[in-house]
Amino acid sequence: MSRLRGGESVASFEGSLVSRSIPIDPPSFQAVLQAAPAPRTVWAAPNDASIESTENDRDPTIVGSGAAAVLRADGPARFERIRNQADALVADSDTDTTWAARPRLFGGFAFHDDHEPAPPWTGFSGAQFVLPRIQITWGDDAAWLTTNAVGDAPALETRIERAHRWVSSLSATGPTADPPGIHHRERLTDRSTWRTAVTASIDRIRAGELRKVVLAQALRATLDGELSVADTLCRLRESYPDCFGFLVDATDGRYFLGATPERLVSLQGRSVHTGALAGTTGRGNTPTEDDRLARTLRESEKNAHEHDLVVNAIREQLDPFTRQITTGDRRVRRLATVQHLETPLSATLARDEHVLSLVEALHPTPAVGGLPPDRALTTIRTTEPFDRGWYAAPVGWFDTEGNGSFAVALRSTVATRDVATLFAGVGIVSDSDPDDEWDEVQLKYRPVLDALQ
Ligand SMILES: C=C(O[C@H]1C=CC=C(C(=O)O)[C@@H]1O)C(=O)O
Repeated sequence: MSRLRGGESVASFEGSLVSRSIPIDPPSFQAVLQAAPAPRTVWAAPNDASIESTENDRDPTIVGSGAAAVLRADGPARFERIRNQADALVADSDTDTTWAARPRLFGGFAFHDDHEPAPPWTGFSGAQFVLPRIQITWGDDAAWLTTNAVGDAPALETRIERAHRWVSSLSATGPTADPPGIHHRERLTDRSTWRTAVTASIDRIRAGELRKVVLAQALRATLDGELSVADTLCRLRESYPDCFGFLVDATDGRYFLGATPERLVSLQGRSVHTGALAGTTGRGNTPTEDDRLARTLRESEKNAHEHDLVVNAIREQLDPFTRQITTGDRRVRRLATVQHLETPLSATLARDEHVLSLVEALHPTPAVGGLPPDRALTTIRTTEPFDRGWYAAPVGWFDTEGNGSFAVALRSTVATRDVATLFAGVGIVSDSDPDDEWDEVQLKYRPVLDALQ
């Protein structure tokens, strides 16, 4: 239940955040997710040693259940408004938690400043963050149970005992239903409209009006059976263990979930990790073919250009905040269905900042928007025949001190129990080919489609 009163930018809470935590035997992720009362939130950290992190900032996997507070905001100032509400909530907070189990707010933002919560995005504000009543956190080899409340410390002691009994009673593995199956697919962008749109963007890039734009498609899948959010996320996590799994519950039977390979930014103290992910090829049927495709990707001038624009833009966007930025080596990131060019970047902040300031500065990177940003965003708005909603926008968490971790919500779907709408996009540069880009979009639908059928 939200304790938020008044307008969205005038946050006022009946008390401050209180939080208690205890170590627990690690329960089954799937069993917790299956049984947790709504609204549920999930942040499943990549299980990938190649993702840079320091000892302390290894991102944990967390399932949240219920809402001790909900923050919402709309419009271009939504980042700042969430920040103001969160500051009011955490002022004078009382927590006894360890670092890993600390209370976090989970949520994200709409892609466009002027987002309207119309179908399929009904219930999704311009920004929404939830402080869960119960948080289960899985670290490398330990787990914690955290209970959060606003201003009600005594009740927490009883609640944590009750929650502990509940978690301990869950069976080791949750039930796994078959995927729901898909009985009808409807493209919201047809092939000839796509060709026309991509060709028009290429013409504008060649005329010097744009440098890059990322255009997306949407696909509406009507499901055969009922969607199980828990099973779908578990399947995604199994196939994409080195991606960020996420779930946002709009609380009216609509969910936004996915497994994205793209980190937007993580901040711990003054240490920043981010990265550029742009430039794509498929997977081969054999290791030799895989390597050949990876080599062609690495050597492609078109992909190098598409990628470099992202690296340079991230460096520029971070520059005002940082003392020093390090650009790592470009590499090929191999996922189950595609291979991407990836460059890790790390930085040290010049002064203390809230992660939301970095999120606001970086969103949208040219991996999902384009350059120059304003023209690219207008092109996206006027070209795409659907609302991106939260697709390609920041999702993640922040804590009471302004640390946090955010990903770019790709390879995702907004779903009800019987319809899933999928989104996928591609970077268009001067020598893009509309048909190749069409094929690349289809590859990027695969993670969610495979988890649904
Ligand atoms: C916009 C998407 O991917 C971005 C991230 C990686 C590679 C991309 C590309 O090669 O076009 C895109 O920039 C998407 O998956 O919907």
